[in-house]
Amino acid sequence: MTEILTAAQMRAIELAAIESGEVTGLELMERAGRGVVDAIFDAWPDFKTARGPAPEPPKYFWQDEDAYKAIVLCGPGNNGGDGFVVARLLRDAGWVVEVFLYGDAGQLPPDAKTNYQRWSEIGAIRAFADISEEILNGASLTIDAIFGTGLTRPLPDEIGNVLQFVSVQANSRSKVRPPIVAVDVPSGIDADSGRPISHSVIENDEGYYTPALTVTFGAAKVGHFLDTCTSDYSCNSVSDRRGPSLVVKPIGVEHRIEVAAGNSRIVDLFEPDKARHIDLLGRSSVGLNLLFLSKDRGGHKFSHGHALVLTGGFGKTGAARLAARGALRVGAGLVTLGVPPNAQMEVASQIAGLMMTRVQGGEALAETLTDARLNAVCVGPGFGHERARALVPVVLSNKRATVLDADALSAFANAPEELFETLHENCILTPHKGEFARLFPDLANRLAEVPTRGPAYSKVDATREAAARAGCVVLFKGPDTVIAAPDGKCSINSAHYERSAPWLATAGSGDVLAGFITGLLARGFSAMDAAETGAWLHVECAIAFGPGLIAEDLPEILPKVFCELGL
Ligand SMILES: NC(=O)C1=CN([C@@H]2O[C@H](COP(=O)(O)OP(=O)(O)OC[C@H]3O[C@@H](n4cnc5c(N)ncnc54)[C@H](O)[C@@H]3O)[C@@H](O)[C@H]2O)[C@@H](O)CC1
Ligand SMILES: [K+]
Repeated sequence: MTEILTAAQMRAIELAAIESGEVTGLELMERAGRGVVDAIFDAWPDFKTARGPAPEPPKYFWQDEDAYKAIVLCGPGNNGGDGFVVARLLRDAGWVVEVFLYGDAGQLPPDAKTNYQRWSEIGAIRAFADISEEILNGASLTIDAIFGTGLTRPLPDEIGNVLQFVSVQANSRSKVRPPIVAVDVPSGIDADSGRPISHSVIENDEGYYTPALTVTFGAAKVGHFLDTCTSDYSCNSVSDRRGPSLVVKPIGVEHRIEVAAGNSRIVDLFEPDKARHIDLLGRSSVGLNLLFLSKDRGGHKFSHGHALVLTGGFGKTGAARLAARGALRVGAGLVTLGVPPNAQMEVASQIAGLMMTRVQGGEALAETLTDARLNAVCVGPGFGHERARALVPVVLSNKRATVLDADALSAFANAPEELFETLHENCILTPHKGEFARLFPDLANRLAEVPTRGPAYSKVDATREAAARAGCVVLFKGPDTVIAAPDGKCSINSAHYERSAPWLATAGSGDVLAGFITGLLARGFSAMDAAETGAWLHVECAIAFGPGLIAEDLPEILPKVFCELGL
């Protein structure tokens, strides 16, 4: 896992580094600008050869130019300061650079002003109003250094119009224009929530603009993995297949983020009284409880747990069967489907490796659960509201580790408190957006409000509040899945950038996720570990399978993922 930061945490780290005397703000800005230029050259190696032949493709390069041209848009704060550094370094590398400044140069903060002056000695600075189609023509890149972590208010129209102009061009499928590189954060997006502040003139029919490349410093920010910031729409991405890229460049303050292994997290440095840190379940599996995924050589099937997956009635058992298959593949020793009599034939004819028991009503379920070896339960996929209202209380009163998904959540839309009262610490709720809104309508409404100030209310905030209210782990699904425990522990399972997995948006994929988590609970994982590991494996399976994925493929590709993890 990687720790990701809020804007306030990043500011505190930079301030601490500057105040300690180990680095100046000006030096940090130089490193940031250098990081952006390095990242550009890594992403587009052809750009390193300043006056070389035109690269093939990209199409946005005009063949008759003999130098690359960058448009650098600078804002009124230190993000703009980074922009002046980028402009100077690109010019040093032989580029033609056109710089535009929003606002009054006299009001720039000191380090940004120094870099403004350095640029003024070698190049012109023009106003945003001067940006035109003509100027964009022939440019290889647009650098967005307007706002970074300091955005607090809605964008002024003047900036919105410019961003719309350059981004619509960059994202247009008909006109292929210079891709945009965002410095730290795409301007207009709040770094904590990933959401645009206020109405945004940059939003067009195809959504907010997506930079081909975002280069951030020290550590990624929470908002990079949430909401609009993760929109996949981009035409001129670094790699068309993978979509937009996010690169984190070190600026020499990283030792303050992870001073040493263990308890030296940023939270302990700056917010010691709160368990507030946020982990990213990213490309690396480090920090996940994967060691325990290996099976004990001396173990037998009962030593790996026994999961009970409850099914709906006739014609509705597919979802639970998918979940059961997931639980079995993830390594539960035994998986039993709890089936009402009218669905027995349907289930019996379609399962292999799974067991089946008859579970009609609450009494039968209570009787089934007298078997203490059944140590994890999955309830909800394809279950039906009526059956859920009758059986969920029985499941919960038996205090087994339990995953509540789909109908087990929606069935309580009219009385969520009734559900919350019976939940316990070994439960996991796995709502998607609609189910979340049914159980936590006030939080969903807050999340739906258009933010007018930064930091905006985020999916992380909503999931944490939901977990505290429910008294158990909540896994709020989406491409930006957020997992939170009642004590505030929180992680984001990112399916973005190099972990982009669009094929995961397929019917039944959530059922398999519920099954993975149930299987891990059966194997003895804690609720938070099971949710994090299950969600992470789910995305890994989608990536391993690739295009054409359907839900049935997810459990079947899991052995390959395990093999690659060295289990
Ligand atoms: N603090 C540091 O030492 C470093 C900061 N760096 C850069 O500095 C950025 C943060 O700098 P700042 O804190 O100056 O923040 P920004 O540069 O993001 O913007 C802050 C400025 O914009 C104004 N502002 C905010 N929202 C506005 C709006 N909607 N309309 C008009 N004006 C608005 C603020 O009043 C302030 O003047 C980072 O994102 C990063 O790019 C890097 O240079 C690394 C070092
Ligand atoms: K920016």
